[in-house]
Amino acid sequence: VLLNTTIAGYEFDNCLMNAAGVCCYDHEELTMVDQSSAGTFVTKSATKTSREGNPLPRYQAVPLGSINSMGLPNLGLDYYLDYVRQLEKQTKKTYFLSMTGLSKEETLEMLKQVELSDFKGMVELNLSCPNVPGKPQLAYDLPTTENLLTEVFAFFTKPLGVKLPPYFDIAHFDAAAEVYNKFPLAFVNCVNSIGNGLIINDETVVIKPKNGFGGIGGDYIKPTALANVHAFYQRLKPSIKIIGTGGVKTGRDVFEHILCGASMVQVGTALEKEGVEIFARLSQELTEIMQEKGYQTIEDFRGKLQYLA
Ligand SMILES: O=C(O)c1[nH]c(=O)[nH]c(=O)c1I
Repeated sequence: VLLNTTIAGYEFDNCLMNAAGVCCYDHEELTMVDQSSAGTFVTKSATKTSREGNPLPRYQAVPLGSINSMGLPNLGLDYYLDYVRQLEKQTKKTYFLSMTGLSKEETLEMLKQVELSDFKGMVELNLSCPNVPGKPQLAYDLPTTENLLTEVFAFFTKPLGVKLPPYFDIAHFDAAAEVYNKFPLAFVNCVNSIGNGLIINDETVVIKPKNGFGGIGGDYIKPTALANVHAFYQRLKPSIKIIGTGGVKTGRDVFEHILCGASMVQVGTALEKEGVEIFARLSQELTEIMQEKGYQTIEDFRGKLQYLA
């Protein structure tokens, strides 16, 4: 049984990796993922310059998942770009660089810098951060998203995918897929946290920013994540691969994301709780499921979700 996968012609020896924002803030965390069983890593979404992010407490784990309103704390694009370029000199691995500008100009400026660099990996353009006060989740505004992607692909030639928020309406799946199908995207990553949830302890919110409103991850969001993975798998041209993110904590969850069409599966909340050894456990559990079912590679069952007649 092999757990390798391919996206935009880039091979990964394992179809598991971290979700942006988790275990990817600095060299130390990125190295832990890089040296784990994960096939690769994605960096914390970067802005042009480093950011403190929102006031603490801004993350809270709970039995069924997590809530966060981090507010895009990161060490700035140069920190992540320099680190990944240095790693690329030592290994053949393809890494993901996540970024999101707080304006179209900032996003284009960062992508121009990446385009001019000798970065060999893939960009995950985050169109779905729910926690920057005053900034809506961009991918809920399809005209603005289409406009941005048009300007991006006017000059950007390296592999690039987008991190999407969850959509909840079939009409939105249709409209969003119509936009994304217009562009040479390497992938879409479904889904980011479900924005602006609220978790309460006794009579009080559990995080400080935004009166306790934050992105929800974990068990709460798996059905939504699987639906978004499958909806885009059904609608997008085959050249646009799907990365599945949301609610993964067992090999069975990984199996389901792939069954829905995912070519790569990211782990967020459960990685935050368990640490990077989760990648070996998930790989083992997925391997056992595949052996039981007689699947040799993930292509034997990717996207093969069965419907009821
Ligand atoms: O608050 C954050 O930093 C954050 N939190 C999320 O749950 N998703 C995101 O894309 C981001 I940029």
